[in-house]
Amino acid sequence: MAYLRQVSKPSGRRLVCLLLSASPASSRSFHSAGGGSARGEEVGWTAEWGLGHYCYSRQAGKDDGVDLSQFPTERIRNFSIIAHIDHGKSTLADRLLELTGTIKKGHGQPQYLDKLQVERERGITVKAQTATMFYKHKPSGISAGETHRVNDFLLNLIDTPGHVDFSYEVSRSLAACQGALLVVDAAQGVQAQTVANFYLAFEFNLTIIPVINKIDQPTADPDRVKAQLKSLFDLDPNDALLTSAKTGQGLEHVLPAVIERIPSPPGKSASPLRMLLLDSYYDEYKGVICHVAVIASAATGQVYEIFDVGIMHPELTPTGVLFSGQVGYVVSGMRSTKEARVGDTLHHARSSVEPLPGFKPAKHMVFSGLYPADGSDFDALNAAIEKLTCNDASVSVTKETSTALGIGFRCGFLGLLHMDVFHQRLEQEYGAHVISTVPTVPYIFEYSDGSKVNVQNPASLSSNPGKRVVACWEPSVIATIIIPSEYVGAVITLCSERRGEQLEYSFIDSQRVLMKYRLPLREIVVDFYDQLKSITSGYASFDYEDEEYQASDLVKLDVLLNGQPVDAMATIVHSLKAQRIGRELVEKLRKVIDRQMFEITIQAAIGSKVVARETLSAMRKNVLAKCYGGDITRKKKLLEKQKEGKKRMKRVGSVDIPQEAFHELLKVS
Ligand SMILES: Nc1nc2c(ncn2[C@@H]2O[C@H](COP(=O)(O)OP(=O)(O)OP(=O)(O)O)[C@@H](O)[C@H]2O)c(=O)[nH]1
Repeated sequence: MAYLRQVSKPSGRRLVCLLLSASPASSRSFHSAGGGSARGEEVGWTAEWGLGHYCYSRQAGKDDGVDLSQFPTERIRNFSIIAHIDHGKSTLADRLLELTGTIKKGHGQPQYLDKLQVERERGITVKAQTATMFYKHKPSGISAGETHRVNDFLLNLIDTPGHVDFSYEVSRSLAACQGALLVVDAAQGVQAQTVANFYLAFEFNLTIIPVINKIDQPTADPDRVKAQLKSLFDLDPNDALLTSAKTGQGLEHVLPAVIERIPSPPGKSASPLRMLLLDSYYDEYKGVICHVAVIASAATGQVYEIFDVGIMHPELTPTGVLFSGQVGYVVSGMRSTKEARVGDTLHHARSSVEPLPGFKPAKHMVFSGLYPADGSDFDALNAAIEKLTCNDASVSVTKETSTALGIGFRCGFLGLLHMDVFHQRLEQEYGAHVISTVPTVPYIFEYSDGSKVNVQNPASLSSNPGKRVVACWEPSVIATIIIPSEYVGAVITLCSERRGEQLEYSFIDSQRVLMKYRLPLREIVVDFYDQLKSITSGYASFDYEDEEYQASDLVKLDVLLNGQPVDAMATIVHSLKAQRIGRELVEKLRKVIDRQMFEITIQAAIGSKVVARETLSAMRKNVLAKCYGGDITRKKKLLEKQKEGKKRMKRVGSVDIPQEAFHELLKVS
């Protein structure tokens, strides 16, 4: 059970309080220290208890200039923008924010909602972002005298990522919406993530408004796209809006369509308050900030600790209140980011509510070890990961120890791009320097003693002869590939090299083919998409969903440096590919490891059988160069030191391995 209590404003870096979650999984209680009503205290609660059905921190509207009380649910619309990567979601979001005056035209920062440095650098959206807009809607066909029919609407827009690795973000966003703008590039037409995102929105029962964007392009063919939308999704071609987010053409029809076609959010004033925790992040000064959707509310009690609620307009804008159906943020006294569990249900302390369905747990496709580049930075890395996972709930984190790298973490990601972005954010937002180990997909192994284990770290595979591996399974995916028909042959060859099984082959129009393949996840996770793009001159689009595990013939491939296995470099591969991968691994390592004062042998081995070997010769550093002949004692000392250096390195089996070496290993598949 959780409580809401009003307390004084936070000062300095103190963590601020929040409206708390109380899912069945969390039985932590947050009692009011003082108890009783907090009415009229420092932040001035004068709203009448029990009358509203909302979440508030202080008197609605008065302090903050934005009065949400004039927006009953009938005048609220919550919608997402979904699309294949690069079809123009963020640009369209910019234009809508400008059109409603939420941001200034020519604000000088394209893709306004792509706020992270990593998003700006890579030109992709990785985090869904919410913005609230106010819009005066004039129903079509009203006469000049009917001004009473012109109403202000509150529109919550959620811009979502397009890349398959971030579809978890998309599904969370859709849970807070009643409708979605399905944006399709007028020249490229329907692509793999258009299909995936359409079905996500369809599963959530959302009203889908097709938006054919980029109609300004010379190769735009909106009629072809309309036909695809009809044949693939049974969407009425007459419902499609034609826009150019670049020139502004057609944009005036978008918000009226949102208002007229998308239903208002449900919100029963008699029900107790329930808020779905959509997202959260850690603010240095305010502590944990949660993005929430108010589903229904009843101000029945006084014991939540809450400092501030508001909307993203487009930045944090305090409103003092959030009503049923609205999407906003809550600043509270959560002490730890772990308490802000995305998908949780937040509610008033004194009402007992059924938790909302929440979200499906994220399915981790790739695991990798993360270690501080400098072992002594473990605590700093720990703190950075904790804060970042507050904003990226889809990453799983457990502690692990590696003989090569010390104490670190085993993290689960939704894909390699997700893993990359997580690293980059750790470095850019928290200044953490990390070494990551070779990523692996999660396998299942059965041992001769009958036990079955889920292996997320190849190093953990038993080498005990009494516990032999008797069977193994690897995860597979169903991949959707859309390509112009002239590339079919090349794509079929690539998929069979990757152990794929064709499941479907159909034309989506006269020039484009949609193929479905069952593929082992291991085969697509590293460079499949790059290969696919390169053999189709960039025209292929690709998406996948996870499938069942398939029985497979897998072996553990160890990397040995000077005879010592480096646990952080072990990998699990298909037995037929083990030798080739082993050869590529050692070759790559030879190129990236610097020559050292002693010879280094680099080997790849399956059990005790070495399948590939390279030697990196010693760098014969002339330590005597500066001893101009004379001093024999000094000469001896230096030679001893060099020998000692060699011995020490060999003795501990320690070779300086640059971070780059781990990166290079990623590229071998
Ligand atoms: N010609 C033209 N270009 C557009 C239009 N809309 C967007 N673009 C361009 O298309 C590119 C991708 O646009 P974004 O808005 O970043 O696409 P997105 O769908 O948000 O991309 P992700 O978030 O990475 O999935 C950018 O270079 C935009 O300037 C349009 O209507 N016409």
